[in-house]
Amino acid sequence: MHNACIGRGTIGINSLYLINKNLLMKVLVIGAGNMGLAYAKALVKSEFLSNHNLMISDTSAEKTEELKKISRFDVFTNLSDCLPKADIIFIAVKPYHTDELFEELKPMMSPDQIVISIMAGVTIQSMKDGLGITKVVRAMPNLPAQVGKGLTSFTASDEVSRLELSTVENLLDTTGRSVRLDTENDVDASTGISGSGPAYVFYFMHSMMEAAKKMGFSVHDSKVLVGTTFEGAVELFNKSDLSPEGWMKRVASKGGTTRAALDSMEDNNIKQLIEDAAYAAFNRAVELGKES
Ligand SMILES: NC(=O)C1=CN([C@@H]2O[C@H](COP(=O)(O)OP(=O)(O)OC[C@H]3O[C@@H](n4cnc5c(N)ncnc54)[C@H](O)[C@@H]3O)[C@@H](O)[C@H]2O)C=CC1
Ligand SMILES: O=C(O)[C@@H]1CCC=N1
Repeated sequence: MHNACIGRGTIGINSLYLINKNLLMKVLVIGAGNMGLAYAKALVKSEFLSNHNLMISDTSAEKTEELKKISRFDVFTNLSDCLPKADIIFIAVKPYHTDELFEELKPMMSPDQIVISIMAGVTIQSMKDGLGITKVVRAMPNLPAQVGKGLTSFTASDEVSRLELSTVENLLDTTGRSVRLDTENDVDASTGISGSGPAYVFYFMHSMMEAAKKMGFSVHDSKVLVGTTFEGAVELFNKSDLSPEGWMKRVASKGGTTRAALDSMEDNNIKQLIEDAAYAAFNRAVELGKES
């Protein structure tokens, strides 16, 4: 059983103290890729950081030059120019870049700094050892963070105080919702559901678009048919307490077209195959942790 505490991305009265405090702190995002940039953009848009309290760093000169032209935050190529100024550091590079990154960071880290890693599988202990610090948050976001509809699960080392955790939660909630979990194993499990999950949805969408094209629809029309169907179904699901099975029953008439499709899925064991896929991602996250 996974215990979770879900943040809704709203600001309560008790958060006012945190907002004022947050305005004074500096955040550094390392890695300006899909996820790092999603966080950086959400953070500058939020009321939690004032201008120029958000720094971003990437080893790709091409990326940093591009970012300098468009961004409202401070862009760096050298970590030595920004790391010492940061209170909170998001690490958003690929897990296989950790060794070289940690080697560079370790001599510059200070014990007060809080690291939030969004890297799949990289354990809290390996970050404590690799960076020589104790305040570590291990988070697993997902790609809809780019449009403010992300889900970030997270857990933290014991050395992160309750107040610091609230600050972290507020920062994570700028990209959508967050779920605080008890253990790193829970974070690995959530990787198999929400972290990697958007790709499973895209897989399903792709398959439906391929079927639509085979039936003679143009690419444009296939996209509209599939995209609108997903959007509508998700809205129905989110706006009621009805289970997915309940909704399936509302679509399927006895002896009708939907029943034919659902029977075909059952005969082909699609449910089991999706469960296997989610477990494959979960197990891979655990495996990455052993490698880290
Ligand atoms: N893409 C996704 O849907 C999700 C990704 N993640 C995690 O987020 C992390 C980043 O993934 P993406 O954003 O998709 O990767 P990405 O490849 O788009 O971005 C990584 C960025 O890090 C930069 N980088 C590499 N080494 C660096 C260093 N030493 N210093 C500064 N920058 C450096 C690269 O130039 C690149 O711009 C991964 O660890 C992944 O496990 C987590 C949840 C979802
Ligand atoms: O595929 C990956 O490893 C990352 C983690 C979750 C989504 N993307």
